[in-house]
Amino acid sequence: SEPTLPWTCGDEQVSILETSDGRQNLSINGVLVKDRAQGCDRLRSYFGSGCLSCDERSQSWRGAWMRYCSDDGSQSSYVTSAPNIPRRLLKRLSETGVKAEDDPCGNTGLHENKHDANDSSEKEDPLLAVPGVLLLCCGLMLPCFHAERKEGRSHNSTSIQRNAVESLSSFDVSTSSEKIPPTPHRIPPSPSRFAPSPHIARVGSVDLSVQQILRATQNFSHSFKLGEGGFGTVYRAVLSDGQVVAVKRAKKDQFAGPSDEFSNEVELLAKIDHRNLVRLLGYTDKGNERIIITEYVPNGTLREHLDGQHGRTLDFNQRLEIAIDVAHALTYLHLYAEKTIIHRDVKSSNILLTDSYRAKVSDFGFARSGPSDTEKTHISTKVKGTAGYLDPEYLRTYQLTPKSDVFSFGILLVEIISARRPVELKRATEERITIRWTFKKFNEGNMREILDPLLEDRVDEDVLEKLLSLAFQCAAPTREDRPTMKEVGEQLWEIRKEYGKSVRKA
Ligand SMILES: Nc1ncnc2c1ncn2[C@@H]1O[C@H](COP(=O)(O)OP(=O)(O)OP(=O)(O)O)[C@@H](O)[C@H]1O
Repeated sequence: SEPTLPWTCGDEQVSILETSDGRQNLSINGVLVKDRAQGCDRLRSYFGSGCLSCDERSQSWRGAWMRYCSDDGSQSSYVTSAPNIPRRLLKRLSETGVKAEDDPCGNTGLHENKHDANDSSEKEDPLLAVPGVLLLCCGLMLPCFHAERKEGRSHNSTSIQRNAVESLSSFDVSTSSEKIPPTPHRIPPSPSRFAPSPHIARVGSVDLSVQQILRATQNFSHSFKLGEGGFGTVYRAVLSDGQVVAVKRAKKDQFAGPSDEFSNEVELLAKIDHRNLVRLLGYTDKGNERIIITEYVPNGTLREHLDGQHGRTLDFNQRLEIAIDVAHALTYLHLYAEKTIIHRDVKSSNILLTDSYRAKVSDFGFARSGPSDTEKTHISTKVKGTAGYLDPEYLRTYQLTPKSDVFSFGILLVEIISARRPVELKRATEERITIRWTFKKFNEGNMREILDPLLEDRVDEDVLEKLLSLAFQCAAPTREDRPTMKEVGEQLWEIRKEYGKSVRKA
């Protein structure tokens, strides 16, 4: 075999080898990956982590991806070194299982959002998941990426954002239509905890509540619209007693059955009560409507603030407090909720801010409960989340633990400090993966260059070093090396104290 396309992802040297009969093999650190499904999965994790992307630099991996992941033994005649896949080949792949629109670098397969209509299921065993999703793992990765809907920071970053997100945004390989019955890991709804807010009469009684909601949003009027996510559209509504709430109305294609994202979100939201988590006030799930009513958080998302969309830039202390709030919210989910809850989609657009710039974590569409068996450290489940924030170990092994949230938090922390998105494809090659760029700057002793240029505060070098070290620890490649969220919160608290002292001294 002639080695082709050698590439380095972290500590791993990756190559696609072509055998004399034209078949593709994946080699990692010189060792052949025997199981194609696993190999395909590994490739997917490289794309998911941003190591492989669809720019000209790793363009040829696009072809390698398509060939390797669609190779059933009969697809042996493709030329490995072709930098682009010719249309003819795409067509052939299409005929043999991997669709042309599944091309990881193409645009045609882009979904508006990550939540596939049929995506309501989760496998408990990665091995079970493998055969059925072999092609889905690889070919359907991109369709689950969704185009960003919000405007980015000022001039050029709008397109930066759009591009970054188009190629590496919400990543959800669980696109099959399979359903699984409720598992022991799932938290059953607890009716007593579903007691609606007194302000929303008879939650669950579709006629009344939908009518109320219709009135409160003036028939889901566009002028009440706050935003749109994968699940549906979010409206601001004023109830008859004056209470302001957020109404999340499911898209029609979210009607996928009992274990879909809707019930997932409701079951989890109903059980939690923490000031840094968006509170569920009520829901309705009948007829043609699925609606969640949550507390309204008035001051936009953290991402919007980092983009400068709300005027004044967040100062350093506010950023530290936001990070602490998120750490507290996640600590609560991991340790103090009735059962361990793993959020799985920690990212800046899921952090809502109050008028006093305190943070509330929202969007529990992907959240799920941790292992019920105390002996078990992880649950095995399909990969969900948003690329750029996704734990590489989870991507590789399907093993989900609270440490996956810790990883995402590390990425978020760098985002808070730098205001850069986790992936910024419009930047120079060495700056595209923000965590990698940050790490390099840190090691070169150029920490200040990492700081958001819009930040006006003088930040003490020691404080910045500690904060970045913490972010890197959180984003360590393996979960053993990451701190717990509780430890992260404690460290952040110390860092904030030190920052306060440094400001007073100056
Ligand atoms: N409780 C809330 N209070 C105020 N605004 C909210 C609230 N929930 C959501 N929003 C607004 O609605 C937008 C859409 O929220 P949603 O959670 O549905 O999607 P998202 O997190 O932006 O995207 P995705 O679902 O793809 O992760 C948010 O960006 C935010 O601006």
